[in-house]
Amino acid sequence: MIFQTDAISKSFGQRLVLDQVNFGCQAGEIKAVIGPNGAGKTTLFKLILGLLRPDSGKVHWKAETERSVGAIIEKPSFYSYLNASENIRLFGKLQGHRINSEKVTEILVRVGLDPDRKDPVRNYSMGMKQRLGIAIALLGDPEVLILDEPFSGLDPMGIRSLSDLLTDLAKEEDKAIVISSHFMDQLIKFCDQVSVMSKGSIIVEGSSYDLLSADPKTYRLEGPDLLSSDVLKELDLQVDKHRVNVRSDQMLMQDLLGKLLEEGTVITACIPLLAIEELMKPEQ
Ligand SMILES: Nc1ncnc2c1ncn2[C@@H]1O[C@H](COP(=O)(O)OP(=O)(O)OP(=O)(O)O)[C@@H](O)[C@H]1O
Repeated sequence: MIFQTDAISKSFGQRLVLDQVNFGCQAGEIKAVIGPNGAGKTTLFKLILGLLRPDSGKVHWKAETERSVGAIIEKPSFYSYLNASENIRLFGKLQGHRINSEKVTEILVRVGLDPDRKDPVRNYSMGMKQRLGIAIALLGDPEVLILDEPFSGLDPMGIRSLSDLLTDLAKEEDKAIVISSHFMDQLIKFCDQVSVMSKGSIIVEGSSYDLLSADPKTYRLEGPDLLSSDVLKELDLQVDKHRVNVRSDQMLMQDLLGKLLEEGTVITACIPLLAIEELMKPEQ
């Protein structure tokens, strides 16, 4: 492991926000931390980065890598009135790196941004801002990248291309990458390991494959007009016009789909929801 937390806990006032969390990452690995709002993901990242001190427990770093970390916490920050190259140069200077023009171009191309674009970054799309944030986080060529919700605000194409970039950084440059998200489906396809957080604890951990093969208990049915279905009405479910969640112990899914077909209700999707997503209720 490049770093490993050993039973770290953190409270804010009376509120226990992290409860004895053990979490680490190794070189070349992409690790995801998923959980609802308030689960403690950002607090965990801040403790790993040394931005907060744990009340108990410790963060251990592999000696020679100590704090060789690039991070985006909460959202990427840069000077929105400067262009991307100017931001790279300025942050390079602030971090004490000598960054010449070739290096600026190399870094921007590495994260998929056009080095010739000269307008201020306030004009950039959300995905481009995330990429610029990653470019800045990569300036010191860190061994570890910690990215808090890098996919927030991105469309499916943006998510796909950013996950390809992160996969390249892990597999080609051997970086240890930790990312957080609220959504399982964004991460599970390309992360090596997933830790699910709830109320300050890691409640499930495993490879993406293990988590995907967990038995689905709930299915989400989608269709153009589910409210007019008598079959669904009889089941006493919370039906919305376009979607309804059905637990498989309420009715065998193939029987239900057969009945819906018989009464002429159009179903456009039947999506198994992972048991883990049921565990991820928002924090109170
Ligand atoms: N500085 C602080 N002072 C008081 N409470 C805090 C502080 N920072 C975080 N918290 C509380 O700790 C809990 C966990 O917050 P945290 O930001 O770590 O969650 P999260 O999983 O990252 O949530 P989100 O997905 O919304 O970003 C929340 O209840 C939050 O209000």
